[in-house]
Amino acid sequence: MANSEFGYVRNFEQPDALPPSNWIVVRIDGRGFTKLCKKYDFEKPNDRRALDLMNAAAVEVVRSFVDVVLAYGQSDEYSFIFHEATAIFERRAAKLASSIATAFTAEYCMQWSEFFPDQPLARPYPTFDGRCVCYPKRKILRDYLSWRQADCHINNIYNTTFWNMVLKGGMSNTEAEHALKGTVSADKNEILFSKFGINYNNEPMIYRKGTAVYRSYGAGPAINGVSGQVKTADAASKTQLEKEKKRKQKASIVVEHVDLIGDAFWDSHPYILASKRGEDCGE
Ligand SMILES: Nc1nc2c(ncn2[C@@H]2O[C@H](COP(=O)(O)OP(=O)(O)OP(=O)(O)O)[C@@H](O)[C@H]2O)c(=O)[nH]1
Ligand SMILES: [Mg+2]
Ligand SMILES: [Mg+2]
Repeated sequence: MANSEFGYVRNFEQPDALPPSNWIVVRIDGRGFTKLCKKYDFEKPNDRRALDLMNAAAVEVVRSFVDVVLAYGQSDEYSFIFHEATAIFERRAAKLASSIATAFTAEYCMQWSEFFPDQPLARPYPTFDGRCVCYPKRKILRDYLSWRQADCHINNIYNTTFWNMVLKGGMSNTEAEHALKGTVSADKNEILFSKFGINYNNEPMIYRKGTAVYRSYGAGPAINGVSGQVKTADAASKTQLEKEKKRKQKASIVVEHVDLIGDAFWDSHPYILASKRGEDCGE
């Protein structure tokens, strides 16, 4: 086929391999979910069923892509973090983004009826776009996750206050929007507490912090690694990589609503961002 007179058209394809030694984040986001949330009457400001469905879909994506070290989700988005040394799909950006977005979309649609038994899915079906971003340092990757989690907090405190003002306070959408203009988090905390008796810090963690999904290895050694062929001087042997892949497939997958901005989570899970076998795990 490659030798036919038509083979030259291949030269029009652009290479899109992402640079080595970078953490790769694939972020997927629901398309037109503002409309979709209205269509299926999602609860405001947070619909627990919708978030649980997002998390269930993310668990299956993490399960099938063993080089994902952590996934973080909130609202209609999820970020899947691939280990900096991953060799999956030769690190091709389009293949990575489209594979994750379609795997997520398939899971979301196939599991829909478990979470919304009374509302059959109808066209246009939910879909998710995907993009890849590379982060060359752990610190920047951590800042990326902090950025998404801070976004979750800012949107959630706004939405919680807004919908309390509208649904319990009897304000119109425009009135609530106007009243919240220029307010900071402390003001919204105060409004929630004084007008609606809500202590924001007691709101469920899933709404305030979003969701992290990662592998847990129980009491065994917590080491990270990658499943593909890694072309570095100290690359593990093929058998070791196969073993590593099997170990990851056996690991349990944790779904947690936890702070990712401070150091506590990372200090207690050093293997998640460990750079190679054995690092940070006392081996
Ligand atoms: N009511 C309700 N709305 C939600 C919930 N989760 C997400 N949303 C809405 O989903 C939308 C997500 O925002 P975006 O991703 O920026 O917007 P979008 O409409 O999906 O548009 P594109 O992503 O650009 O296609 C927002 O309008 C949120 O209010 C929920 O639990 N309940
Ligand atoms: Mg969206
Ligand atoms: Mg979004």
